[in-house]
Amino acid sequence: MTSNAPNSLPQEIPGQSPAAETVISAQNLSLTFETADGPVHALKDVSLDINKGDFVSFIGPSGCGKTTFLRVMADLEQPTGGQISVNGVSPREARLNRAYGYVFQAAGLYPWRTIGGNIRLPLEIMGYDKADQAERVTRVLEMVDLAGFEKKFPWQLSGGMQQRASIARALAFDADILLMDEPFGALDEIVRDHLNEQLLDLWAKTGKTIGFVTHSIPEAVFLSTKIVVMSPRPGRVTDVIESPLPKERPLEIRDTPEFLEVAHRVREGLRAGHSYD
Ligand SMILES: Nc1ncnc2c1ncn2[C@@H]1O[C@H](COP(=O)(O)OP(=O)(O)OP(=O)(O)O)[C@@H](O)[C@H]1O
Repeated sequence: MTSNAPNSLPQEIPGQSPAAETVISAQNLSLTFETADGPVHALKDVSLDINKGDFVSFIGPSGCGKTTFLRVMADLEQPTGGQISVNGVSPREARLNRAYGYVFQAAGLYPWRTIGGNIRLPLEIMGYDKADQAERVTRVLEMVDLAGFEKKFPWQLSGGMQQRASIARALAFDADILLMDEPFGALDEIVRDHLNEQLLDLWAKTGKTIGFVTHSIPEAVFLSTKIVVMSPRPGRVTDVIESPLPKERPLEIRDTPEFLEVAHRVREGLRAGHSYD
């Protein structure tokens, strides 16, 4: 993280928030997969702006294009229509600029490598020198509360710890954008609560922009500044909810009327887009 000197910060006009910097901008984005059974419209006319420092959750039923959208942002899939920019350039250029870290559904750690070895792997590929690699591994393990686990193997860690190690791996090259595809879906609720709190803490400390896929309404509402509700066939955005909740969020916030109101709106959005077939 680089920090600006206080006098170089943008001047705030009283009563107005400073102009938000758009990090990801999609306009009429579409992606149709040609399959043996005919075309699958995974995304259709999706328009969305994500600002610097936003925590954006994507929620919607299976097949509504959440993963596809994240993969397009990360240059892992190519759109068939519309435009998308990341940091003002194409997803490909942004990837080459190391703009994002990606956390997959399963932790995806190599079992024959230690936790440190797993985190080091992308750094080795990117050509960081050995001393820099070691410093980064130590730093990101501390960030996810896994200091001291560098020499363990993935199978020696719980599922939650493995998922934290995979987040550490995505953090290791200081990408400003973190794209997370349902990282906590396979974990039990208590572990998930704990990881949600830790993720919010990490987000507050680093100021990263986060795109997060989930199936859980409470998780989406607890974590996000913006909730994107999606619906399938074709995959599209049906609602974008700007959260009125404060940035500081203890778990107990989930019992407040404000929280329940946002959760209600998400639920209504999901219901409206659901076909029950
Ligand atoms: N490589 C592919 N080839 C063909 N169809 C695909 C491909 N990838 C995704 N799809 C289809 O595109 C649609 C959107 O899939 P996607 O994985 O983005 O949905 P999702 O909302 O992330 O679902 P889930 O919640 O189950 O992960 C689905 O109908 C899926 O079958």
